[in-house]
Amino acid sequence: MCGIVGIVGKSDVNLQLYDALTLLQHRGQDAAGIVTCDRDRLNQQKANGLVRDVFRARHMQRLAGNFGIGHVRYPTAGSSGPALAQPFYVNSPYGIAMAHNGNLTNVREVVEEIYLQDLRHINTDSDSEVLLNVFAHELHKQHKLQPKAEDIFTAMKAVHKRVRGGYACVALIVGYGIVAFRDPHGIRPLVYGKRETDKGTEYMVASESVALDVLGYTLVRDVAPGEAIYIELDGTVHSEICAEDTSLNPCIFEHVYFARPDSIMDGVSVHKARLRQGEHLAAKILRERPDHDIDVVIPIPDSARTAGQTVAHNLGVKFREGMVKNRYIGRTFIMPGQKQRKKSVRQKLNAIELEFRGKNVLLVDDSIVRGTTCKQIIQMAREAGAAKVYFASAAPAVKYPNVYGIDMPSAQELVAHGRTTEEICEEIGADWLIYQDLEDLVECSAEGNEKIDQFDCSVFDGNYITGDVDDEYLEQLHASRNDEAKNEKGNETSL
Ligand SMILES: O=P(O)(O)OC[C@H]1O[C@H](OP(=O)(O)OP(=O)(O)O)[C@H](O)[C@@H]1O
Ligand SMILES: NC(=O)CC[C@H](N)C(=O)O
Ligand SMILES: [Mg+2]
Repeated sequence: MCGIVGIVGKSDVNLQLYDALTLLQHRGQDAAGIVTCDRDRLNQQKANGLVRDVFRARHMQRLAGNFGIGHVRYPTAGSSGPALAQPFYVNSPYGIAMAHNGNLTNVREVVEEIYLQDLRHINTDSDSEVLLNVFAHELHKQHKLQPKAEDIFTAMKAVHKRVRGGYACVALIVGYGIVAFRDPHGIRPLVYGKRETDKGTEYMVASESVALDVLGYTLVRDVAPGEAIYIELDGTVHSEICAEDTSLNPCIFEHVYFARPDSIMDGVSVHKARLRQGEHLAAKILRERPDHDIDVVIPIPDSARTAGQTVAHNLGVKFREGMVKNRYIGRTFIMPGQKQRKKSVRQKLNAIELEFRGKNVLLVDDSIVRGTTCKQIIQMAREAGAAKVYFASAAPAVKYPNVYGIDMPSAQELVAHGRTTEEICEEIGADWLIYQDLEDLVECSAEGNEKIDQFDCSVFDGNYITGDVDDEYLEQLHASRNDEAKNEKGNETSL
């Protein structure tokens, strides 16, 4: 679930890109990168690490230019080494850099095709490098010294025919501008906005609207499924739907966990969706246990804070922030290895005994994926003296791998895979476990929003909207990306 940003500005955009990436940091903690264009020269800085560690003052000075793109990476393909940090770059045609959020599902075939038909070399095992090369090849085929919007859109149409999966991207074309595009199913999010300055209008494209908000841009709209938006350096904006059979199927896990609550995606306020998740969860709790003995609701920070509040309110019990989060530890779930994840849950969260001792506590989390967090938290709650520890998940049981840009490649690593709710409850050591129903979760995000055709709920129901994901694909994914396989890959690079 990487974060991407692109800006066509009226003066240097380096600082804006940096700020935007810090606002998107929650989408990827492994690597960060910025590419800017100053006349006909690209400037680049990318490396492993958080935004604040990757960019030093000397890099920022070097990143001159009125337009540029940036990326924060959470690896879902290939290793987590520095060679796979984004944006990626190809020199022909024109010089193109690209930042990608998502995952291609037919990357194997495309890599072969790129080599055999397009005579292009892919140097890493990143699907994003593949996507960039397909785009570059199709643009090259237009054979224009100066590409026009129609040439870019023709190339885009060919790209959508060749690749499958989830992808939201920004591409910078040296000397011309920025192209933003979204996959035909609209799985991954992408918005664009503008702001007025003394020198004229500036444009920003970003994974989440929070980046627009904070930097003073007004949200214009979401990029539509299959749409490409080309923003020229003079601020002219062109757009066209470049794919056939488009439909809007945004990933519902964005609303559960990934996105910041202050973002609006495809017209859905993430904050509102999470408040509703808490309401529906409370209703289910009251249906299943009308005479519950819950004394206090404690959310697991950060992501469950919003839903936790409405659970408590609708149950009519106290809401207490009884788990304190170390603000210097990042997100656990998006860390690459299980050892690292386990260690950081304990470093990240600590219980306030006062809120637990002798009480029946209901811990609320947004989701249970591998079970790393809840197992340790339940243990901590018991050590803090809780009488009973109940656990509620604002999302249904995560049972299936994700193939569109979330690193859940292996069903076997999911605590709910092949287990009943009772068995999961036993496995995580809770006294009672309750999950949100999928229809309720969908309702929380869909309410009042008619433009969404359907949500991508594949991690909950195993339905893969692109239609190309079968058992063989999932087996290959498991073999190449389970925790052990990733450990072996480590940080290797292809350079
Ligand atoms: O079952 P698991 O595999 O542990 O995954 C689920 C947990 O991971 C996430 O938290 P994370 O620490 O990543 O981020 P947060 O601070 O935004 O909640 C999520 O909010 C759950 O707490
Ligand atoms: N999470 C993502 O969006 C990852 C993008 C790309 N598949 C990578 O691994 O770099
Ligand atoms: Mg969490």
